[in-house]
Amino acid sequence: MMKYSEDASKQYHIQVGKGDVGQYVILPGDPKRCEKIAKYFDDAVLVADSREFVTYTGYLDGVKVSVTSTGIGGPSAAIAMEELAMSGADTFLRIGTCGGMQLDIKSGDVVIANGAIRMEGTSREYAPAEFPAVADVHVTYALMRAAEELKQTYHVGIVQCKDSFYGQHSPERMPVSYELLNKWEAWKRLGCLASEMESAALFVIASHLRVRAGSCFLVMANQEREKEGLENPVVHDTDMAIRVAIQAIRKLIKEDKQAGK
Ligand SMILES: O=P(O)(O)O[C@H]1O[C@H](CO)[C@@H](O)[C@H]1O
Ligand SMILES: O=c1cc[nH]c(=O)[nH]1
Repeated sequence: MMKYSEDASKQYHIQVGKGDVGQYVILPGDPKRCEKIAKYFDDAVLVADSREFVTYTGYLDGVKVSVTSTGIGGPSAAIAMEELAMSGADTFLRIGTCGGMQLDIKSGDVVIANGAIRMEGTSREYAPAEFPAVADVHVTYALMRAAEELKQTYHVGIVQCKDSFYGQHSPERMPVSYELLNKWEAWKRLGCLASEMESAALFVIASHLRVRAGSCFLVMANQEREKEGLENPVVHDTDMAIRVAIQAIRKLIKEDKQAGK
């Protein structure tokens, strides 16, 4: 493959090289979330700040770990995962925000994705539509146990990924409203928990690269609860979801050590 980076030792977009990141990487969408996440690391240093990709590296229980923001959507999340994997990372935990879809998914809850609906474009450039976007079982189970230990209300299930945030929130004003509204109804009937934008691409690419990926999210709000006139405050504080991911990494570090990985 051609090398596009001016500094050949660094990956083109994320400006990270081999040794700059740990095996375990947390992937928030928002670059501003990186500093908040890095505060949970020991000896965190800012490694790179390039486009939407901000990277800090530090330690958890003596093991090197990193956080890299992906920006919004599959295309930039795919770049982050590809370039991080080329830099030595093999375990990815996305921590994001999402919108609840079932009536029992409330603002402030945490959703853990065990799979994602591929209603986005990026994963289609990796795998045929029949291929599922599935989270790694070890990462998912670590996230579940972490949420339990932290006494955080959580739900495990399928999330829906799309490319248009406003197609989710104002489907009726889109020229393809007939498709968006009908599919949203189908996802709800199939028990889909929440909507976000990156996990489908990350899960499919993780399968392709033979790396592990899982996701957990703060539920910011729920448009279905809003429609029913139920309580639906908008919550922005991602700290508990961050803590779930940090605790899950500690578990994976311990288990990987025991397994001699
Ligand atoms: O809060 P983050 O991680 O960015 O995640 C969610 O928020 C963004 C949309 O507002 C999308 O990236 C979506 O997946
Ligand atoms: O409703 C929401 C909230 C966060 N992110 C999304 O993609 N949708």
